Order: sequence, then C-alpha cells, then structure tokens
Amino acid sequence: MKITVLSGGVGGARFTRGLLAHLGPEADVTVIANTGDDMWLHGVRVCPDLDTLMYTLGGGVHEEQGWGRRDESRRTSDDLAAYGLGWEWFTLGDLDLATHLARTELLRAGLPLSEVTRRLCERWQPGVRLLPASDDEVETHVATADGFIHFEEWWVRHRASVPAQGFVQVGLEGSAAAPGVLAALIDADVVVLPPSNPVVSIGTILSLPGVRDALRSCAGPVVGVSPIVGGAPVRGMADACLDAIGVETTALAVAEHYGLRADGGILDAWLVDTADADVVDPLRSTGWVASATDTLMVDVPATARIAASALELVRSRL
Ligand SMILES: O=c1nc2n(C[C@H](O)[C@H](O)[C@H](O)CO)c3cc(O)ccc3cc-2c(=O)[nH]1
Repeated sequence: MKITVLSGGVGGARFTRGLLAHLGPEADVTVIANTGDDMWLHGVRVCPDLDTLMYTLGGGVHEEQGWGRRDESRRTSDDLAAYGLGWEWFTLGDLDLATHLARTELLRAGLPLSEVTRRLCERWQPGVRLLPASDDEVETHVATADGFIHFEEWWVRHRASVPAQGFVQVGLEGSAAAPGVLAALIDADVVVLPPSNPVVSIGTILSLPGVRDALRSCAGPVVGVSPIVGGAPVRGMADACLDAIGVETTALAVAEHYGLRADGGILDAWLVDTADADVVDPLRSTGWVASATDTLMVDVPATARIAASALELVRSRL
C-alpha cells in the first residue's frame, strides 16, 4: 500500500514515526515535507522540517525537544554570538551544523534540494522517501504591525506572541513542487495529513502550484488527524496561526478549513480526539467519514495506534 504523508513540524515527524511502527518493514511511505520554514543563516541553508523528519525517523533527534540532534552541543553557536552575528535566540547545534554544511556544499555543487535530501538520507535511512515540497526557495514570512519577519523569527524569537496579520510565501510565484511530489499525491493508495500545523506546515505545502489539484485527483482516500484537541493545539502555536487567517481553533473548524473533497476540499475523513467526539456526528451528517480516538502521541506505540486508527477510518475506501 503506497502511503503519502504531508508533514511539517515535530507533530508530523512523530506521527510518521508511529505510522512506520504500525506498518512494519513492508512500509511504502513517501513524506512531502514543508520547506517554508527554510532559511539562510550564517551562510548555510537550514531546513527545519526536513531535518526534524530525517532526525526523528533516522534515530538522531533530541527526543524532548522534538527537533535538533540528541547529545548536541552549542559551542559554535555561542562563539558566533560573540561576533554579534546571527540569531542568538536560534540555536544551531554543532552536530546540526554538520547537516547544514553538508546540505550547503551539495546545493553549491548545483544539486537541487530534493537530490541533496536524498543524499543526506543515505546516512540517516529514515525508512521513507523524503521529498521537500519544493526545490525552490519559498519561505514563509509573517506580516506583523511592524512589517514582515521570517516565520522562524516569529515562531522562535517571539513564540508567536506578536500578532500575525497573515502569512506570505515569498517566492511562491514561479515556484514548482519538487520532482515526485505531485505523482506521490496522485498515485497514492492513501494520503495522510498528520496533526501538523494546518496553516504554516500543511497550508504552505498545499499552496504550491498543482499540489491541491493533485491531492484532489488522488484515487485513494485522504484522511487527516486533528492537530487541535479540546480547542487548543497539543503542541506549538497553531492557534496563533489559525487566528491570523480567521479560522476558529477547534477540530471542526480545521476540518472545514481543509474542506471535504466532495465539496471541493481536500479531505475525505477526519480523526479527532475523544475530547472532541461531539463533532463526529455533525461531520458524518455532512458527508465526512469521521471518528474519535485518543490522539495524544505520548510514545511510539500510542502513535502507532493513532496511525492505525486513521488508516482504519478509510479502509473501506482503499
Ligand atoms: O524553539 C526553537 N526551535 C528551534 N528549531 C525548531 C523549529 O523552529 C521548528 O521545529 C519548526 O520550524 C516548526 O515547524 C530548530 C530547528 C532546526 O532544524 C534547527 C535549529 C532550530 C533551533 C530552534 C531554536 O533555537 N528554538
């Protein structure tokens, strides 16, 4: 069974790890990673969501943080701060820096990000085909009252506390989905949207040319897992992102934001947490396949059960 996952952030990486645990060794999974958080810093290309997936699935992630490397140090980052360069609030760990140096070297040699990612994954063996959403630089910037700032500055420096008036994908014009991305959506037996940030992780992938249409044309079902539980994001600040685009922070509102495929949206099914079980009947009565289960990804076995529930939800359509 060919499964395609759209992913960004820590939640998407952790969900994908559980999905692989559920599927076992015969897993055939392609992950399309958000590249809107990417940026140039100290002259190296940093790709947070690609690296979070690569480290989490490759066994090198700092487990408590959910991003960056375990057994990390920050001697270089601290010394760079002594020069007054870079973002002292954004830590590039010493081991993490090796990834950025390797990626930058390969990019400078003329390889596209998708090929660079394939090369880096030869080391990490994530157990999935890991694709950047785009080989083009399409960075998410946040419109604030004081002007535009890179998403990472808003997210990390300000912890999304500065009101966002909206999000802009700089470079979207003329960009393209990376090789293999559209086919991975069209040809999938099932597409899964993990509980990633619907705006700046999933939304930024969907807005790339052709992605939404490819997803809607998939013959297999498209199932999503709500990132909102009981009116709040489980992790991160998706509520600040949803506020910025005028979407309520509820499991129902996010489902409606993605839209039912039969109504022109992108989803067929929606898995919510038991805390939001009251939205299951309303969804079903409007054509959704929906159910509720414990969706807290407390560990890999729990996450494997959530992934199994998501696939079970659409089994009749496989
Ligand atoms: O909260 C933080 N998140 C950091 N992150 C996480 C990152 O902001 C988020 O994981 C994603 O961008 C959110 O989707 C990093 C991710 C990287 O790949 C590399 C470096 C960092 C550094 C930080 C950091 O200093 N603080």
